[in-house]
Amino acid sequence: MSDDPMRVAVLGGGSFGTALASIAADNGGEVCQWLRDPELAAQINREHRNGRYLPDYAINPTVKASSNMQDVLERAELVLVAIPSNAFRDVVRQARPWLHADQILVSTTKGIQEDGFKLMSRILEEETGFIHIGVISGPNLATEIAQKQLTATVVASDDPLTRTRVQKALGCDYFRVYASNDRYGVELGGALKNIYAIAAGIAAALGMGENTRSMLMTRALAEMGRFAVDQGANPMTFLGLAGVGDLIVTCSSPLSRNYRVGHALGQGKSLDEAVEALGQVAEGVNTVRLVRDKAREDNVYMPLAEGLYQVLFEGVPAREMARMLMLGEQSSDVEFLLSREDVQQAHRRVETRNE
Ligand SMILES: NC(=O)C1=CN([C@@H]2O[C@H](COP(=O)(O)OP(=O)(O)OC[C@H]3O[C@@H](n4cnc5c(N)ncnc54)[C@H](OP(=O)(O)O)[C@@H]3O)[C@@H](O)[C@H]2O)C=CC1
Ligand SMILES: O=C(CO)COP(=O)(O)O
Repeated sequence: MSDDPMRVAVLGGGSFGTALASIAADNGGEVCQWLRDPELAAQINREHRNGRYLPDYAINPTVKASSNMQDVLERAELVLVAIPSNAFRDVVRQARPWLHADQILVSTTKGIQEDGFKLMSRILEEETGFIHIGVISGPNLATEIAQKQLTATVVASDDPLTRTRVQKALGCDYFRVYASNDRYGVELGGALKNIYAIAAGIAAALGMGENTRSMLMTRALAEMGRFAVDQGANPMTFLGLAGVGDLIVTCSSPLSRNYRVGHALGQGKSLDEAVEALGQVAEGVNTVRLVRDKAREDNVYMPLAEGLYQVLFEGVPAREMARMLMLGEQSSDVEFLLSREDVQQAHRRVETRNE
């Protein structure tokens, strides 16, 4: 591999796209960032600052922003797609004329497409048919990355070249990139944790404490594992940065947009008001709906996702939902050791004996 600077394109001018563009440039890459708003692109080039999404942080001055996709993509070796899931396919289609099979295409987006319940790297595959496809996911609050706080992420792909090139392009003294070959599991972890971050934000706004947050995160992990198994994914991946790592940060930090939506709901705002006030993407709002429907369809036990769905979309008060969840059927701690069915059977046996 040559030591020439890697040519990196970033599609998306939001907070994460901007943070990633700056990392790649700090790392010596030749970075072009595409955003649809020419005025914001001009501001990035002029002031080295993204006034809309990361107003308080300096961007590496060598990042070139443009609203011309051809200019950004034509020479790129690595393309990072940081576009919310509801616009992801459209933007990849716009980009398609300037994408070529030698490029490495990586999704950074933690969401699900409603039609077919597809994750974003699948869309990259469907739209291009290329083989160098991967995802990055992990505990990666864009604002903290912009502050150069020490951070780690995961690049996941079954293609070793994709993993190595991304590790080389982004790994630096404040951003460490771990490799995984479980693309689906890493991507699924990133999408699912947003659901529980909304719930954690609600709990915090209702004055619930650290025991509650810890219970919520741990039971969320159990629920995520159950869903992963149903989808044919390996739940072991959730023990890594893209599972438990991202769950911890997103359920704990007011810098998370999903957490903030939850917090606003807990303070009594309507869902529309909470999303409107945020002004940025909170993927979990859509993800909870899709995952809850899928769980029902496949008969997967996901009481937290079901409960949050009812709070968000059916007007059930959050405190009442929390009470119902606490009084729900008896269950097991680690289901890989003791199944829920075993716990319930034992209860039934005791009840029959007492009758
Ligand atoms: N922010 C974070 O901390 C992290 C985010 N992520 C993931 O990254 C993804 C992108 O997030 P992020 O950068 O934070 O998002 P933001 O909400 O900050 O920004 C979204 C960006 O996408 C652009 N966009 C939206 N719709 C379209 C469209 N139809 N055509 C072209 N551009 C469009 C917006 O442009 P415009 O301004 O013109 O509307 C904006 O540049 C999300 O799925 C998120 O889950 C992952 C890890 C961390
Ligand atoms: O995924 C993230 C942190 O890893 C960002 O979370 P939000 O989208 O909730 O801000």
